[in-house]
Parts: sequence; structure tokens; C-alpha cells
Amino acid sequence: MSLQLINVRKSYGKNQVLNGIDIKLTNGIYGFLGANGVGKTTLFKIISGFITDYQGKIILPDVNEKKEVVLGFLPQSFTGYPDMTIQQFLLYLGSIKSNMSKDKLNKDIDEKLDLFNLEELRHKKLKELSGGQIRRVGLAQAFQLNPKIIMLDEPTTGLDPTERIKFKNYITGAGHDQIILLSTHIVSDLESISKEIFILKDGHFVMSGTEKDLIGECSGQVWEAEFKNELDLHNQMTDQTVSMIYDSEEKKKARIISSVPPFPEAIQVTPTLNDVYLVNFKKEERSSVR
Ligand SMILES: Nc1ncnc2c1ncn2[C@@H]1O[C@H](COP(=O)(O)OP(=O)(O)OP(=O)(O)O)[C@@H](O)[C@H]1O
Repeated sequence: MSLQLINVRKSYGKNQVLNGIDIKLTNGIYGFLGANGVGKTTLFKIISGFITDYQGKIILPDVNEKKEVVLGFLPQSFTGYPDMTIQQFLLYLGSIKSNMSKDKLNKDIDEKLDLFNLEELRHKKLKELSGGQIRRVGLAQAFQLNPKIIMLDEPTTGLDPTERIKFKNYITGAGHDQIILLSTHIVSDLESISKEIFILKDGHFVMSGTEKDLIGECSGQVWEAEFKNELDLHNQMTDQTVSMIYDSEEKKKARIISSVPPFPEAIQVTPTLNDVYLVNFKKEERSSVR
């Protein structure tokens, strides 16, 4: 089973957002990283069929004979139907997505409510839920009936740290027999769970590969330097891309992204995925890495 995109292009008027996207994905979790406005949502909307006026070709898995659900999608701004309870909402969506019996739909709903910790909220109306609870309903509907392809646009926005870890654990398990596409600019969402990570910039993927591949590609571009105090650090850092600042004994240390040694005494260190992001977005996006 695979999902293939061949030379996918999309522009809004004169704004060319995607300019030649070529990928072939098989089962597993794939991370799509990029700064605000690079086109992650546009790409997901094209794959899920919300946007139809694009160029190029998309080949979805052929599951017609088995009557399986092909796509599940969690949009960036998910609201559902405010006056329905969670149970009513999922039953309604399930009956649109498949012609399964009510018993089978309810069994799947029970499973998803349990997975996303929504069991106790089952009879609450969507309008009565908190932002994080609504997000979990969004996840439950995306995973409903175990679609072959699941697209999650910024799925962890609004989740508390416990739910975030639970979510990561869940999709790690699910990714074995599904194709899961996860877009985010929260780098830690993708760490240790992605089969491959794609970094989108200027309409195409500027980097792609396993976490290890990407880290390897950025080797030699991350440095650590020590400073006497806060003022010293501040004075020397004006033109640098700083990945992290931290205290070490009495001194201040900084992690710096640079293709050449930023200071004679700086030491080269192994990049993290955060550093990889900054290598690609150092001028545009210094403040968006969390
Ligand atoms: N309906 C639209 N009409 C015109 N321009 C649009 C439309 N939707 C998106 N854009 C533009 O396309 C570009 C890509 O937007 P998109 O929402 O795909 O980015 P993104 O990577 O998902 O951003 P973010 O991380 O902020 O959600 C942006 O410049 C945006 O302004």
C-alpha cells in the first residue's frame, strides 16, 4: 500500500506555494516540518481532496473492493458540530464514512474514546468542551474506522504534556499498518517516531530522510561556546543563530548554528533535530522552535 505524489504544484494567484512535490510513502509515520506559511496545510488539503485545483498527480491506495476507509484528516482548526455530543458526532461521521452496522460503529467509537481519553466526556456537547478536549475529539474522528492514510495538521496544538506523550505513544503503535502524515513546527513532536521527515521550504522539500540522516547532513554546523556572563554572551551573539542558551556552573553556554566556527574557542557538537530545523530556517524563524 502506498501514497504517491508526482510533481504536485499549487499556486494561489501569483503566490506559488508548492513547486514540484514528489514523494512515495508506505506504512509508517512521516513528519512534515516547515515555518509558518510554507504550505504544509495546502499540501494536506490537496491530498485529502479539499483542494482540487492543483497540478500534478496523486495516487491513493486502491481499497475500493475491501470497502475500507481511505482517509482520515485532522484539520488545523477543528470544531466539529457544537450542538452534538461526542457520541452523536462520531456516530454521525462514521455513518457518512462507511456503511458499517451501528454495532460495529459503536465498537470502534468505544475504542477511540478510550484511546484518546474521552470516555467520561462521551455525552458532553462539543460546545461544552475545552480546547484540548476538542482537539482529542478531532484525533478520534481522524483515526475513526482505522483509515489507510491519516493526515494530522498540527495535531498536538492545545494538548497538555501528558496527552502529548499519550498521543505520541498511540501513533507510534498505529503507524505500523497505516500511512500517517503529521505536519508541525513543534520539532519534538517528530523526534524518535518518524520513519522519515520532510522539511518544506520555498515550495519543495529542502531536506528529507530519517532523523539520523538529517542530523548527519547538518554535522559540522552546530557549535557550543562558553561566555563569562550574560552581558558577554549578549554582546557576542548579535549576529549568530542561537539554538539554546543554558547555565553551566558559573558561566553561560550557547549552542550556535553556523557553517564556520563562530568563535575560535567554540567546540563542534552533534546536532539535534531542533538544530536541523534552525539550519534550514535560521534567518526566517529564530523564535518558532519550541
Ligand atoms: N485560500 C487561500 N488563498 C490564498 N492564499 C492562501 C490560501 N490558503 C493559504 N494561502 C497562502 O499559501 C501559503 C501557504 O499556506 P499554508 O496554510 O498551506 O501554510 P502552512 O505551512 O500550513 O502554515 P502554518 O504553519 O502557519 O499553518 C501562505 O502564504 C498562505 O498565505
